[in-house]
Amino acid sequence: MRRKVEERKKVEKKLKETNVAGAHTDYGCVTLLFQKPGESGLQLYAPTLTPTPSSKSSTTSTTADSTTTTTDKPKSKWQDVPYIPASPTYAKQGMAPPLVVNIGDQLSYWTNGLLKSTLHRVRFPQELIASGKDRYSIVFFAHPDDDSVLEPVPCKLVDEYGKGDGNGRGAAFDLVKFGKSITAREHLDRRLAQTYGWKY
Ligand SMILES: O=C(O)CCC(=O)C(=O)O
Ligand SMILES: [Fe+2]
Repeated sequence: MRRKVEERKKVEKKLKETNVAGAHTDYGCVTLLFQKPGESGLQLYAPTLTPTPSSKSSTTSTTADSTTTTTDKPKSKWQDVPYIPASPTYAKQGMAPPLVVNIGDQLSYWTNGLLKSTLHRVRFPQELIASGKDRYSIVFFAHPDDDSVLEPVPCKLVDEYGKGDGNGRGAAFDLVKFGKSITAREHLDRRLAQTYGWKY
């Protein structure tokens, strides 16, 4: 009996330590994330800010936590997004801490991939597991109206980026391919179909 209880506890602990939200990008334009003090947990899959030693060869290694590729490019790995408190001046006035702003797929599409939607996930923070507390966050997903037409954002940088190599999935590419721009609703349906394997 005792062994059973211990095993159950082990399973529960493992469950809690796994992702609360698996790796994904958000579908909309921007996401605003409101966090509570000490309740971090958001992680980004992004190039590290520290320089990577240069190497001619390219090797890939996968662990439970990250897939890293050693090339001349900066390495991407899962990184914690720290909770940043309000500055003392603002905190004194009872103001909220800074928001985390994530770029979503629609903004990425709209800018021909110049702005990147961030691959992220949520882990249950160790400190909260230890203290038996819950984690709360408020997430605001900003989407354009369904009938907004996702024409490439009229901007020189976006225009030039759309002509570059390997960016063939943005608004400029589709405009050339289909002869018209898609709406925000069509873009959302496309992303939902990719996620859930829907067929039209
Ligand atoms: O709770 C968080 O920190 C983020 C949640 C999230 O990524 C989402 O709901 O899309
Ligand atoms: Fe998200």
